Order: sequence, then structure tokens, then C-alpha cells
Amino acid sequence: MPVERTTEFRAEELYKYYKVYETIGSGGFAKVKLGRHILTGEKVAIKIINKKDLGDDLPRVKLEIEAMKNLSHQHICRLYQVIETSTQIFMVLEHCPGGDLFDYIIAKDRLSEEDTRVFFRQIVSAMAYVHSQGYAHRDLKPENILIDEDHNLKLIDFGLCAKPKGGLGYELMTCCGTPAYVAPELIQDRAYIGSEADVWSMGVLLFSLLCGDLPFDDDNCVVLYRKITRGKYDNPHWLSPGSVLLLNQMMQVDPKRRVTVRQLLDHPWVMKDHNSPVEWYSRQLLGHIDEDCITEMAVNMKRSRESTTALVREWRYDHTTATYLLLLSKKQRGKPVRLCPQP
Ligand SMILES: COc1cc(O)cc(Nc2ccc(C(=O)Nc3ccccc3)c(OCCC[NH3+])c2)c1
Repeated sequence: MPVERTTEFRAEELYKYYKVYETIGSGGFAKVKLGRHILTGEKVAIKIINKKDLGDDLPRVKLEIEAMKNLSHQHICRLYQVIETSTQIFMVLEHCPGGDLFDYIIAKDRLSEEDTRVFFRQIVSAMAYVHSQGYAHRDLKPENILIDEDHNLKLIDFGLCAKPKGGLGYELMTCCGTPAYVAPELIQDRAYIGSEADVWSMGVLLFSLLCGDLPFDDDNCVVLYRKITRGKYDNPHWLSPGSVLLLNQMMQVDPKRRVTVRQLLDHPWVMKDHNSPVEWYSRQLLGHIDEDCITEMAVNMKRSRESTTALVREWRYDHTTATYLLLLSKKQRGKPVRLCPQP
């Protein structure tokens, strides 16, 4: 397969550190393959982007990579390493074997209010953190939420994210990207606050979890946009009064009347049966240095602990960053903090 050989030749950096297996997802200008980090033995996902397919979307990929370097949270898929060649970009990402929330909802038809609440609290946690870091996701939908091996949610694909100063080009593209989840103010192409638009999308997401359907849908984009800007939708009979109220508070056409993510943290519906507000602080602080991981790396790299620490602290998102983060992930999951010595 000449293509594979060509790919292999130009990505020796990738194959030096990872075993690469089958494709597990593809769409747009990227595909995702299963991989394994050789030194730690940990599974990863490898997003492969062919620059020639990007066209003028290259800035979007660079923006996502920069955002991912600043986002470290228990409900956000982690970026471990970036490898760039003349023709491709490889993003080595956290392995989330539970697939995406879209497939999960389809398989379950719809979720109970209790099951929805567990997942929705994790989405609120991730979004409160993303907003606290000054970002808006802007493309929230079940396809962009994965399930990890512990049945926890992980937010992915920050390709449309941006600091709230916006960037009009993306809004127009977002409108064409995933209409059913787009807030009315984006459709009317007005200046908007990213965090407010995210809350609308979270409302659509909550509706799809509870109902297994979309609140606004139509094959015709123009009709769909009219429905969204009207903001009227039917509440299925099985929804509790509390669910109906929360959905209404999130899918307010006027963004200034919409509930905020901060208010969601201790909203009565969110607190029900949990009796505690959503914990949104990151449990994986950026820049945190774990001594056990440093020790194991220093031994393996035949370097002093000080120089190993200095190297990790550069956060280059090269193989050193990946090795450190994957070792830390092993430790957090109760696995031995060990590297497999290479022949
Ligand atoms: C920040 O995290 C990102 C950013 C981004 O742009 C894309 C992705 N995409 C990912 C990441 C991980 C997986 C994955 O681990 N999938 C998987 C693994 C084992 C079994 C089944 C699925 C991923 O999967 C894509 C297909 C899921 N429908 C995409 C993360």
C-alpha cells in the first residue's frame, strides 16, 4: 500500500514511540487510530490530520492544539503529544474506549432522569472549567463527548473553541457545522458571548439525553433556523416538572435571560439526590510535578531527577510530556509507576 508506506516514512517520529493500530473514527479532515505508547504500555488515540485536506482550516487546528495545552481536567480528553511533519499533524490523545455519547443515547433510546443527572453534572463540571480558563467550546454535541473506561465523560474536539472575543468567521462556520445545537444569537449572526451560547447547546444536549430526540429539527436548514430562533419545542410527557423547568431556563432565546453555568453548579435539578454542588475544579492541575513519575523517568533516561524535572517542566508536548502524563495516568488508576525498559 504505497500510501501507508509514504505515511510511515514521513512519520518515523510517531512509530518510534507508538504502536499504531486500526482506525476507530474518521470525519472531516482527520481520522483517529488506536495506538499504544511503547514505554508505558498505555493505550492512546492518535488523531491524524493531513495538512493538504485542511485548506484554510489550519489555524483552527493550531487553535485547538493551543487550547488543549491549557486545558487539563478530569472531564476533558487529554492531549499528550503533538508531532508535526511537512504533510501531517499527529495529536496523541487520551484513550476513551466507551465510544461517544451519540451512539450511547441511540443504544439506550433515552436515559432516565437519574442517569442523565450523573452525566449532566460531568458536562457542567467540564464546561465550568473550560469557561474559567477563558474558553468557550462552541461545538457542544453528543458526538463531541466520549465515555472513558470508568464510564466517565470526556469532552473532545475544541476545533471551534475560542476566547470569547469571538472571531466572526468561526460563528458562520459553526452555524453550518451543527445547526441543531446552535444558539439563536449565532444564527442571527449577532455578536455573542461564547459561554452563553455554550449553555444553549448544553440545553439541547440535556434534552437529547432525557428525550432521545432533538428539541429543534428539520431537514431544511432555513426551517430549522426559524424553529431555533422561535425557541418553541415540545416537552415529552415523561419529563418531570423539574426537567421541564431546567430545559426552559437553558433554552431561553434571549441569552441574557438564560441560566449561567455558574448557576447550574448548584441548581436544584442538578443537586437532586446528590446534595452537593458540582465539583468543577481540575483534579489534574497543569504544571503539577509528581515525584514518583520523575524518579521513574530519571532512571529510565539515565538523567538526574533535577534535569528530568526541568525537562518535564518545559511542557513541550513531545515524547517527554507524553511519557510523564501517561505515567501519571497509570499512577492515578492504581497501576505501577513503571516504564518498560527498551532493548
Ligand atoms: C481533546 O481531545 C480530542 C480532541 C479532538 O480534536 C479529537 C478527539 N478525538 C478522539 C479521542 C479519543 C477517541 C477514542 O479513544 N476512541 C475510542 C477508543 C477505543 C475504542 C473506541 C473509541 C476518539 O474516538 C473517535 C471515535 C469515537 N466515536 C476520538 C479528542
